[in-house]
Amino acid sequence: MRKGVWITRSMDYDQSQSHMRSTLIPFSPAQPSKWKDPIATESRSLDAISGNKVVNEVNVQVILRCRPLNEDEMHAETPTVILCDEIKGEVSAVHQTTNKQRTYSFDGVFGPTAQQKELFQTISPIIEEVLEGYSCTIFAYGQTGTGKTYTMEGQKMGKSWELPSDAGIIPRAVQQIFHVLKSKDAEYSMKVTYLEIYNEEIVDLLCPNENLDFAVNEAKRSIILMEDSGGATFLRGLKQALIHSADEIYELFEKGSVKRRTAETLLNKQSSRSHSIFSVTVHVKDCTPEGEDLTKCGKLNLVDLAGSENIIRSGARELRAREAGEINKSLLTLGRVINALAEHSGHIPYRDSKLTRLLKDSLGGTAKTCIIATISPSIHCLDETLSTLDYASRAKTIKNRPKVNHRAIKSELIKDLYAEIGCLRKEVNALREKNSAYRSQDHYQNQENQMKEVPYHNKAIDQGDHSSVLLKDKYKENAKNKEKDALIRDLRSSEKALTEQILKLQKELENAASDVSSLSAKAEIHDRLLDENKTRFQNFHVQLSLKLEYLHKAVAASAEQQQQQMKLLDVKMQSLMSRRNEVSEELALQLRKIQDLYCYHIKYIGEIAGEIDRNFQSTCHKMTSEVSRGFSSFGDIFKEKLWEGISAIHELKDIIYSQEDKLTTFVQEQGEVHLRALELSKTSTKATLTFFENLRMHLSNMSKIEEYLQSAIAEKLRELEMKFEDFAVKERLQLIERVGELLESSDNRKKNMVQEAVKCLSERTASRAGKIQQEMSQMHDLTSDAKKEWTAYVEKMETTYRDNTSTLQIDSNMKESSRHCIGKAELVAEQLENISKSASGLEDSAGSMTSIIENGIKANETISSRLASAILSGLKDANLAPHPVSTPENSSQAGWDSLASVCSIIDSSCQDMGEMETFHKQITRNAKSCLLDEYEVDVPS
Ligand SMILES: Nc1ncnc2c1ncn2[C@@H]1O[C@H](COP(=O)(O)OP(=O)(O)OP(=O)(O)O)[C@@H](O)[C@H]1O
Repeated sequence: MRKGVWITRSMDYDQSQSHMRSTLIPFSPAQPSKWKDPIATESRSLDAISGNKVVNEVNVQVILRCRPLNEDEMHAETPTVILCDEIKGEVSAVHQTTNKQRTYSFDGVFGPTAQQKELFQTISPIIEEVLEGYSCTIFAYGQTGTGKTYTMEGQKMGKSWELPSDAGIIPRAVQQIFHVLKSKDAEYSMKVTYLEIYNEEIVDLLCPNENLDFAVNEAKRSIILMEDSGGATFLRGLKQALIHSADEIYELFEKGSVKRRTAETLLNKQSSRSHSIFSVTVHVKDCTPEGEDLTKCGKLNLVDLAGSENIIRSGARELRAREAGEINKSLLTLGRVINALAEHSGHIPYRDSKLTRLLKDSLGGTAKTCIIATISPSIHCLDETLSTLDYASRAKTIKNRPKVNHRAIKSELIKDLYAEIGCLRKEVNALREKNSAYRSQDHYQNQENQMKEVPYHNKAIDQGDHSSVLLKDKYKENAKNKEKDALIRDLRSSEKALTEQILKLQKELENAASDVSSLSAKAEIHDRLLDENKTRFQNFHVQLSLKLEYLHKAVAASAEQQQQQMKLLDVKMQSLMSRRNEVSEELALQLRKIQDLYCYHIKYIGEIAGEIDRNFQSTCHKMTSEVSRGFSSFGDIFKEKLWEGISAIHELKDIIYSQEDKLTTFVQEQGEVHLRALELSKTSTKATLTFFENLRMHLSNMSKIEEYLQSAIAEKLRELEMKFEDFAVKERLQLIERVGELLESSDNRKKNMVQEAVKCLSERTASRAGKIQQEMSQMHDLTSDAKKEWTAYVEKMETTYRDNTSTLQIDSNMKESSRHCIGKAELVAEQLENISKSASGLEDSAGSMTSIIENGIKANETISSRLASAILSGLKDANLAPHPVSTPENSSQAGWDSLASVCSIIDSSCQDMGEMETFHKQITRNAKSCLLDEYEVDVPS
């Protein structure tokens, strides 16, 4: 640190102290350096002595600012698409056509109404960090006209250097720095630099603009960017102004800005295409807790970047090819550096542009960085706004490792400075004695002293005792002469050695000069070749850019087309799905109708089945009652007649017995009585015949009734069968296929059961009827036998009687015949009893027939209940068991699922397309820079 650079609050500001230095200016103070620059030396020694305090990683701070609509936009009633939520720190961009909203969050959000002061309050902690010894950088990034310069510089200051209300970050930061230094009563030194990067040329904005032909000479005076082996960046030729007050900075900044604008006019530049970096370096004196002096070295870089819109596109049209290639190289490289840092990629392309080389430490380095992204709320800027928001979001993820720079112990610093002063003195002496022999400083001083002593001795000779003095003088003279001789000898020998040394050095110098000249000739050739190569490469690069742009356009157009087609497909899918839903609903309605109809028919079938059942039961009851009535009436008549016959037979027996008794008495009365007896027997015979006739008639009636019953039952059963068959056929036709099958099987089962029951019933009825017939025919046979026998007996009795009457000796015969007749009558009575038993057997048959019919009814009831349960299950099937796939709801769900899958396919395609586009952009960028990577040769460091 140079003496006199330090100023204190009590020191008066001396304008003469504000001088410029134009040596090597280190731009990344944290980097170790081999250059013999005092600042660089300071950096190196401080790192070694005190050690830099490394703190944890911190993210780059990103603040978003949205400007208000300008007058033209307001006049044109331009729609706005940006919503700022300052409290949440969120910004939303609304896409007008799709109405989709994309939201981004940042460390700070400032809407159109936000004031410069409010923004600065968020930034001010960073400014304080500068005074703590950190390197801090504030970037303004955004599309042209979104307020970068407004945010960084703000309203111009007046002559009094008072801060206006619209003052930007730069003047406010300067004011704050001085305010803090003043409040701490600190000892400090401050330097500022102000440069511009345009077309990858660095221009010093603090360099006095004395040359009128500025445009012509500017290129010659451009600053050279260098790097040492440790990666530290230096700027050769950049002026560094020592500053003592805020006003000085305002003045310098104003001059620099004027120069920038003048250069814009002279060189036809556009401010939106150049980057400006205003740097303030402050060394603040401090002391350690142990009481040792320290120096903190903080640096604040305030960067106003070029407009972020795609300058290559406009540049290629408007500017010369070289400019088109170079114009935005720094900005593009900055984007690539941010991307590489955000993606933690191995290689960070800092070296690809001057801007990124200068700000290397601010992105992923040891500085504290804040990016202010500026956007416009206008719908017309939406694309650029989204690109800025994406860029800013990516930048948020960059991590820096800030560390305090240049904390130094004063004694060490002074030691360094003394060493440096010693070197400089030697250099000065060497320069002074460029054309003579080199004398060391001590030797020079001795000689000077001796030269001073000579006049003093001359005086003493004049004034002293002549003789003694003479002797003394002679002695002294001799001694001196001896000394002088020795000295001269020494001098001569050293002169000789020096001359030899000088000759040697001259020779070496000559050799070095010839080496230098040959080297510079080579360097010139090399530079020329480099320039040629650079021009060729730039031409090629421009052509490549144009072709890539054309390719990019084609890809973008194709992607656009694809997206439109996707959208169309999406719309079509939606309409298809809505139509499908309608159809599904219709189908569901129809299915419900069919279900209702089916239920109705099933119910109807149930009702018919119930009716049949009831009909069958009533028929069976009727039949049973009819059969039992028929049987009982038949039994009654039969019994009646039988009893009549039996009583008649008994009567006959009694009569015969009485005849027999009376016969003896009648024997005497042969004439009159036998006629009466004959007459009586004729009557009884007639009655018996009539009885038998009646009995036969009743039997035939019974047989008819039985036949009728049988045919009626058969008829009813046939009817039932036919009805059932008809019903089953109808039912089969009406039921849907699946239920039809079920019912058909049920139907078959039922039919088989009914047929079996009917068959069994018929068989039993037939067998019973056969038995009845058999009994009847037996009875018939018996009665006819009895009739025959009776007739024969009567005839025989008649003849016997005639014989008896004709002869008087017929008594014994008659008695015998009477006994025989009684025996026969008993036999007949016996047979009639048998018949009666058969009749009761017939009743039993009727009972068993009734039980068969009841069994039939029961079987029918079982069948009916099964039919009812089948109907119920059919109804259940119809209502409760929908087909898992065929229901409209399921189909609809399946349809939605398939729609969702199609939509997801569309989305993924869109995403793929987006990715493809990004990938293509990446390729474009890579292609544009790859050759630069390969071939660009830096200015030698
Ligand atoms: N937040 C704001 N409030 C009021 N006016 C603003 C704001 N931001 C920008 N403006 C106005 O918008 C105009 C353009 O701003 P400015 O020149 O700062 O934009 P820029 O991004 O620096 O453009 P370029 O990239 O061309 O340098 C100026 O007139 C400025 O006053």
